[in-house]
Amino acid sequence: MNKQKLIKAVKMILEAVGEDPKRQDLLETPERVADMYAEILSGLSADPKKELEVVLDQKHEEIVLLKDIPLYSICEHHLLPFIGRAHVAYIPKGGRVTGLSKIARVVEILSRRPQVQERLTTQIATVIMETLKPLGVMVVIEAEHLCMSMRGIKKPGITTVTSAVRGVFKENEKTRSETLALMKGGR
Ligand SMILES: Nc1nc2c(ncn2[C@@H]2O[C@H](COP(=O)(O)OP(=O)(O)OP(=O)(O)O)[C@@H](O)[C@H]2O)c(=O)[nH]1
Ligand SMILES: [Zn+2]
Repeated sequence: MNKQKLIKAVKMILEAVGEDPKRQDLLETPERVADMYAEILSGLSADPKKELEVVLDQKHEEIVLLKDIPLYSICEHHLLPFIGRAHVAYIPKGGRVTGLSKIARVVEILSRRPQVQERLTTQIATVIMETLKPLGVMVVIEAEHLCMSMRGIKKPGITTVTSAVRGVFKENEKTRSETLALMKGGR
């Protein structure tokens, strides 16, 4: 990421809104904001497929579900956060089971990019399908968009739910509803 360009851009925003970037308490703000963008958009320079190269070779051809993965992403329309939880289920095939943390890392990398919730949901499913080649994948994301809470329509508390369903989860209604029940369970 081009830190100097980010610093310049933040100074310009401060000037444009009528602030003085030379004001004592604002002196370090452009650099802080530049570092913040580098951190919250760090997924732009990472490859989520690499995370799934770790395969544990476990003979498990049943549901593996990570639920309530905390999610912070950036809406690409307003560059404001959308915040929520991701639930990711897959059914391994041929012993291709990945480390649990690797699924959360895929969510992390793809969410730390300018996103829309639908695309983020689809991308998580696609990366897992293409790399692990499981029997199926199901991804559900529930999130609140600050662009709808703190500006614009100003309706806090709306949860947007998106899903992406692949393979056996799409073909088999029983597997899909069992997984949905597991995703909702315990809350
Ligand atoms: N489908 C989808 N829409 C999103 C997402 N994040 C933000 N949006 C919407 O993107 C739209 C952008 O609409 P525009 O009319 O171009 O922008 P705007 O005038 O700022 O819209 P308002 O938010 O309605 O004030 C808005 O309706 C947002 O709610 C997302 O993840 N998925
Ligand atoms: Zn937005």
